[in-house]
Amino acid sequence: MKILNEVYKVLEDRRDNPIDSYSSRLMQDNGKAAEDKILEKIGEECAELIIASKNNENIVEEAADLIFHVLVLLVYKGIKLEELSKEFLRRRR
Ligand SMILES: N=c1c2ncn([C@@H]3O[C@H](COP(=O)(O)OP(=O)(O)OP(=O)(O)O)[C@@H](O)[C@H]3O)c2ncn1[C@@H]1O[C@H](COP(=O)(O)O)[C@@H](O)[C@H]1O
Repeated sequence: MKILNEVYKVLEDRRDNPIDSYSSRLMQDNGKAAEDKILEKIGEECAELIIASKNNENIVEEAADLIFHVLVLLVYKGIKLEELSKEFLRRRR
């Protein structure tokens, strides 16, 4: 999806040229280690998606929140989106 690439690029910029924004703050160590904050959010968003599915509401929104935070983790870890694409291609049957 083109939009995922676009958001990924914005996130790389937020990591490398921090501004006062949600994703920049998440990727910066401040009080709490950045990685811990990101992983905590992924845990929360997983739980929110599970609840959304069980209640059959807001599934798209919660899935987007989870995928967004996974993207933040990949950017933080310096893993390129192409690596994810390659992995999916490798698995394709
Ligand atoms: N796609 C998203 C996106 N999806 C979700 N979110 C944020 O992820 C957070 C989700 O957390 P929650 O649902 O728990 O809501 P919350 O209670 O507000 O969050 P917390 O108080 O727990 O941190 C919200 O603050 C959302 O705004 C996003 N924030 C940004 N983006 C994209 O990322 C780019 C960079 O964003 P910023 O640098 O943060 O502006 C933007 O251009 C957007 O395209």
